[in-house]
Amino acid sequence: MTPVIEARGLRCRYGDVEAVRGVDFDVLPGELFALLGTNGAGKTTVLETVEGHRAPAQGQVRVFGVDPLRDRSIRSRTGIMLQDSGFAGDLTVAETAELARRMRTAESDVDATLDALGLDPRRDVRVKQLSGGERRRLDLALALLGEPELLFLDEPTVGMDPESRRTTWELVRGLLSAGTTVLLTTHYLEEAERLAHRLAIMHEGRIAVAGRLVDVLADHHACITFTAAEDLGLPPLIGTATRRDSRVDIRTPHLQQDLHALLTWADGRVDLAGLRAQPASLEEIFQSVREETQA
Ligand SMILES: Nc1ncnc2c1ncn2[C@@H]1O[C@H](COP(=O)(O)OP(=O)(O)OP(=O)(O)O)[C@@H](O)[C@H]1O
Repeated sequence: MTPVIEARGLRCRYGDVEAVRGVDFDVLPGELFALLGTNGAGKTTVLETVEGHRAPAQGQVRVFGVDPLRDRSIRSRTGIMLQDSGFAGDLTVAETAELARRMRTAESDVDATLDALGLDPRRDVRVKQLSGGERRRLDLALALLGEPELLFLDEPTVGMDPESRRTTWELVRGLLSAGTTVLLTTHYLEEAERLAHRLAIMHEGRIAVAGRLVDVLADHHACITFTAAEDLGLPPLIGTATRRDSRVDIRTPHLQQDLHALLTWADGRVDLAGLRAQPASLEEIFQSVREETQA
C-alpha cells in the first residue's frame, strides 16, 4: 500500500534551534495517524513541513508521492484545519464558509458541511461572536470544504465542550469510514485513544514511541493495585511489586498470569481490598517517555 504521507530523516531548524532531529513515519491511506508529544516536541513543525509550509533542513517529505513544498497540485486534495482561519471576524459563518468554498477548486455543499458540524443555527452569526468551541467547529468545516482526501487536524477539539468533542469524533470517524486519511496532532490523549489507528509520541524533536495503538499499549506494563493491611508477602510473580504503606502496586508484562497467581494465592488468605487491574494507558506511556529522557 503506497503511503499518503512519507517522512524520512526529517530535520528542521529555527536558526540555532534544531526543533526536529530525524523523524521517520508513514501515513497510510484511510488511516488516522496521531502525532502526540510533550510541549515543544516538534509536532507543529513536522505538521507544517508535511503541509508544505516549511522546508526541512534535511530529509524528505512526500505527500501523494510528491514534494508538498514544490508541487502545489496536491493542495486541492488536502484540507488543513488551521488554528485560526484568518478570515475577517465581521463576516458571518455562512459568508465565511462560502468564501472558503470559492477558494477551493472542488465543488462542495456549504449547507451540508455547516449542518454536519452543528453550525446551521449559527450561520448568520458573525464569526467574532462565536464561542471558542464553535470557532473550532467552523475551522473544521472550512477544512472539509472541497472534500479532501487528506485532512490535517491540529488540535481540533481545543475549547470544545464534551458534547461537541464527541460530535467531532463521530464526524472524523465518518470521514475515516469514507476513506479520508487524517494526520492529527492533539494534547488530548483520550482523543488519540479513540481515533488513532497508529500514533507516534514525540519528545525533544524525536519520535520516542510509535506503532499501532494496541501494540504500543501491549508493549508497556499493565498494573495491578490493591491494599492489604498486613504485609503477608506475595506469590511468585512475573512482574515487579512495590509496597508503600498498605498499598501494593504490581507492574507486569503478563497481566493475566500475574492476576491469576495473585487471586489463587489470596483466596481464603487475604482480602485484596480495592483490587484493580488495568492495561497500560497512553497517559502512562506518555509519562514514561517524559521520565526516561529526563533520567
Ligand atoms: N519560529 C520559531 N523560532 C524559534 N524556535 C521555534 C519557532 N517555532 C518553534 N520553535 C521551537 O521549536 C521547538 C518545536 O516547536 P513546535 O511548535 O514544533 O513544538 P510542538 O510539539 O508543536 O509544541 P506544543 O505542543 O507546545 O505546541 C520548540 O523548542 C520551539 O520553542
